[in-house]
Amino acid sequence: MWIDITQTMKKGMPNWPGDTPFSFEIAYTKQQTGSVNIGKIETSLHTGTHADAPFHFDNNGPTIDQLDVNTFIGDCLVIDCRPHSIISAAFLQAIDFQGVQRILLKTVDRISDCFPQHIPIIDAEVAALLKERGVFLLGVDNPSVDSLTSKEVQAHHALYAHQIQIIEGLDLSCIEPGLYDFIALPLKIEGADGAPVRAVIRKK
Ligand SMILES: N[C@@H](CC(=O)c1ccccc1NC=O)C(=O)O
Ligand SMILES: [Zn+2]
Ligand SMILES: [Zn+2]
Repeated sequence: MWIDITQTMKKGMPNWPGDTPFSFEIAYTKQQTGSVNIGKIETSLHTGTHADAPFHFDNNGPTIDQLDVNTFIGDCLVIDCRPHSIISAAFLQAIDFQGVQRILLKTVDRISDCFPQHIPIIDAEVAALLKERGVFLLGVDNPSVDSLTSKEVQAHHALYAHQIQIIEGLDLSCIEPGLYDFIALPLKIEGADGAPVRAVIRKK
C-alpha cells in the first residue's frame, strides 16, 4: 500500500511570508469551452511538498529539470527526530542507516495548517556525515532545512556541496520511523529553482 506524504495544494495552505500564495481556479469552464473545464494555477515553487534545485541558492547550480530522476525513486529511511530542535551530526551518527541513500527526517507529530514560527535546524556538519554514509537525498517535514530567518542558508549550501538533494514540506504525520520505498518526482520545469513533488512511500 502506497501512502501519500504530500501536502494537499489548496488556497490558504501554509506559505513563506511574502511569497506567491498558491491559487487554483477554473480559467475556462465547460460551459465556456463547450467541452471541458480548464484549470490554472499560480504558486511559489517552495510552497507545500517540493524539491529544491541547487539553482534556488546558487546561480551556477543545476535547475530542477536537470536533476536525475533516479535520486527521487528508491529506498528511504524515516528517522524520528522529534524533541530535537537542532539536528546534529552527533545525533545522526548513532543511527544505523542500513545502507539507505535517502533519509526523511520526522521532526513534528503532525504538520500544522499555519506556517511555523520555529523549525528545527540541521547542523551544517550533517551534510558531510550523510555523504560519508552514501546518502544523496534528504527530506524534511518543514518548510526549510535552514532556520526560517537564515540568509546564508548554510545547510542548503552544505548539502549541495556534498551532492545531496533536498525535499521540503513532507507530511510525515502518520508515518512510523523505518524503511520504505519512496517516490517523489519533481515537475520538469525548465530553468526552475524548485518544483512541487507528489511524494509517496510504501513500507518495506
Ligand atoms: N529556502 C526555502 C525558501 C526560502 O528561503 C524562501 C521562500 C520564499 C520567500 C523567501 C524565502 N527565503 C527568504 O529569505 C526553501 O527552500 O523552500
Ligand atoms: Zn524550497
Ligand atoms: Zn529549501
